[in-house]
Amino acid sequence: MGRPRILFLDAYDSFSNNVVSLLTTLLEADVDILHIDSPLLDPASPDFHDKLRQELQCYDAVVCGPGPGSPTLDADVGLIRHIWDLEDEHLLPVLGICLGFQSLAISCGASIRKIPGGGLHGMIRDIDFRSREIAGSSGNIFAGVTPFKATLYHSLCADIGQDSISEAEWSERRWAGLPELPDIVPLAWVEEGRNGASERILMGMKHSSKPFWGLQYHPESICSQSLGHQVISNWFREALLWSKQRGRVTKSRIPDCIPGSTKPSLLSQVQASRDAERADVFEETLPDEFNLTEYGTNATYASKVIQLPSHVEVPDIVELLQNGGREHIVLDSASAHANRIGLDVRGRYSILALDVADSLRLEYQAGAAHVNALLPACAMNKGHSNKDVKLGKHYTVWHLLADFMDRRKLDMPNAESPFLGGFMGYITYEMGLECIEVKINSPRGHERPDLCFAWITKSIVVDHLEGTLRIQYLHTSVSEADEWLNSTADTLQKSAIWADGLRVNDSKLKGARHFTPPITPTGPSEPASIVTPEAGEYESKVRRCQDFIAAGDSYELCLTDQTSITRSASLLEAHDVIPTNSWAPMSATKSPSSWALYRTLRARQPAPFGSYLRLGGATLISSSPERFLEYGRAGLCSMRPMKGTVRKSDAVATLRQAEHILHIPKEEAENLMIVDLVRHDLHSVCGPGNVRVPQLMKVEEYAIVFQMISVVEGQLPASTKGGGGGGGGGGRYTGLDVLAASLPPGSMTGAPKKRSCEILQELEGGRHRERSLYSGVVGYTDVTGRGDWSVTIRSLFRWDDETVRHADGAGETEVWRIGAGGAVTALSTPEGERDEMFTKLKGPLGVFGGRS
Ligand SMILES: C=C(O[C@@H]1C=C(C(=O)O)C=C[C@H]1O)C(=O)O
Ligand SMILES: NC(=O)CC[C@H](N)C(=O)O
Repeated sequence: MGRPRILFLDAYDSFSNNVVSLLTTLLEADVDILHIDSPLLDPASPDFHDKLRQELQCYDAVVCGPGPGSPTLDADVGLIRHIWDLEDEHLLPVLGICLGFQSLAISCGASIRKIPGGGLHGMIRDIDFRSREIAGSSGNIFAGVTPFKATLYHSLCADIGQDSISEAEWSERRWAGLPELPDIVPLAWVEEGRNGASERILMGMKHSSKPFWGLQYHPESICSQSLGHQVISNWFREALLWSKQRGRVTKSRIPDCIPGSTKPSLLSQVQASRDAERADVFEETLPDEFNLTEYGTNATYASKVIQLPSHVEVPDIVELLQNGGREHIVLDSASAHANRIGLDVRGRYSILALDVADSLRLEYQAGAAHVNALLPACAMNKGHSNKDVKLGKHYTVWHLLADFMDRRKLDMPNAESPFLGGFMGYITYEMGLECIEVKINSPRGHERPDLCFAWITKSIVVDHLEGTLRIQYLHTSVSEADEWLNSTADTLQKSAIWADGLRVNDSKLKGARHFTPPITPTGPSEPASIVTPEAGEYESKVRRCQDFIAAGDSYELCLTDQTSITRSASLLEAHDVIPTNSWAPMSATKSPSSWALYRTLRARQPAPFGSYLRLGGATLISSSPERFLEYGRAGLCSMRPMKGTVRKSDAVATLRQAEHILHIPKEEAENLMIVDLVRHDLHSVCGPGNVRVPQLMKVEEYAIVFQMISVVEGQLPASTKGGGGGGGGGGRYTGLDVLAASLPPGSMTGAPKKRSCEILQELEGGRHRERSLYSGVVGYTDVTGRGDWSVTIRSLFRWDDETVRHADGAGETEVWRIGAGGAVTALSTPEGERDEMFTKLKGPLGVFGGRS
């Protein structure tokens, strides 16, 4: 017999890829995935039942997955409901998990209600079961299983009349079921003691006569003990036994329409669209456009390493090399310098893009049918050039990026530098929503890009660990490269700060003989008008989140809100972002420049993933502590979700104290839920069995808060199964596959991701209210296949299009925005969540002086 084949009915991203991974690895099965509302099997179509039976013949068993919502609602369970109605001759073994289990229970006559004491999400409990065979009844899938703990993710539960059983009778009768519901054989329970009452929650059942089983807990969670996997193995053994006894034979035809468990790689899809003779978009070049196919190809890498004096900081280098540039990308591991002793390995490198304003840029707005490729004037030796690259259903911006990168790939597996050259830029939260098919406002009402990448060929990498600085050029002319590398090194090494410790902008530059630290937070300038979230309103939104959670629609919601700061625009021109004297006291009419604000923020709140960007009409100032995704040249992907926050105070001043506060069920559950979500995201590309959690719930210290962090890793498979073929990339997976599959960052959404984002959109102000850069990501993807992205939090941003020139000569005003929030769960308190949001707001808001 070949590998068994299982059909997984996916009720939407409720850790479903983790379930699929477990089934695939444990049972050595091939698992196909079908969404519960797939148009491939539409209950409204006249031949639905025939088609369903026909497809099911190709499977050994079906697993009905977990999901948001209620099993009583057709829209929430979709296809699952029809499985229980199969006629006897078409029966096949089925396992329902969580929502799938609840749906089975309903089909057997149980009712569904909320768990009396409130939902249990990310809660780990001992499962109560009988490990011996049940006399007179076969199919106890818990038989022979060693006691184990499992994670729960549910607000609803099956009511089979358990509360009518007296305490005295409970220990025996809980296994008997109730005469009114003869189809239900209870197999497992959890007894939850809360508020002085004991709640009896059904955790496992089997159908008394059909090959249907169900589990309320989540066997696939990282915190469900593997001892419990025996239950799944037992189920499958029973399933195959049932089929054998019935003489049921699985048809060997491979179902043609139902997809397997791993997404094909972006590059294999590009190849497929080429094979289908779709015109190659790169070749659609009009005479007045530049040739995107050729641009930047055949480049060679050259670099020059110099020592970095210990007193020189990243902003000094920026100021030395970029004075007057219009656009900037600085990824600044500011905390590395602050923590010189026991260096912060999370942010070993800082990376500066040079000549950003002259670089090719790709801009894409979510929902648009094209990508705008922009080549600035001086790079073309003629007028600035623009090109719209058409997209289609099968050629999205992600395909274009993967294709573009593939044509410029450098095979340098042992390169020392983390970034040699490639795309750097930002992606908004709304772009992430597009990736998971959550509707966004259309038309958007603005022209801002949701993805803005600059193709960076000249850059600086600072290695804070080695104390070196690497000047790099992806060039097409050796002599030009040598000249540029040397002259850049000269600019740095002959500067006053290199030699004498004198900073470019040091007001004592003339005459002073000693080094003066430059980091003086900007004082209040012209009063800004600050609108912060209204505390009472935020608390009521927390309560509404909890209503959704209680109804089973979400397990955790990362609620956020925005503060706006309207102030007179910096008199310094937009491009003059690195002025001399940028931190010297401002005159009453001048606002500090964005660069001065950045320097203030990095001094107040140094972070491993800080950044300063001016790109595509946006200015971003970030002190992010959170890595979103890093991928290496050999395909190792690492995500670092952060969940669980406590503010530093006299009472919580040390790591030990913070650990004490954060290692409690509420905080651990918040973290666990996102770990399971991130595993799910990684599994979708890395495939079953290729994801692990090397670090779970570690508490780390930051400037203002302590945070609980987990690390989830996945290994990219070599290539799409059966893919490959011609073309440079073949079926190869790249970091872009994972990036596209993981946005928006799970730590900023809650779980399950899609439904949670829909709810949050509603609560945070509807489709027209955008999170924008906040909750998006910033980072790079380089020519050798490496990439690193941080989550845009603890940051402020503004868009040029919000700068208003006042007619009465009152100058210009600009609008800065700061997002802040936190995860709401069933255990949150509105006051606690409000405090957490204001704590996170405090750092970035403090740069405007006054309130902090
Ligand atoms: C929502 C924010 O932070 C996120 C939420 C966290 C939490 O709920 O504990 C922790 C880190 C971030 O992933 C924010 O900084 O605004
Ligand atoms: N994880 C799940 O499938 C949850 C099922 C259902 N939405 C509940 O909350 O009870």
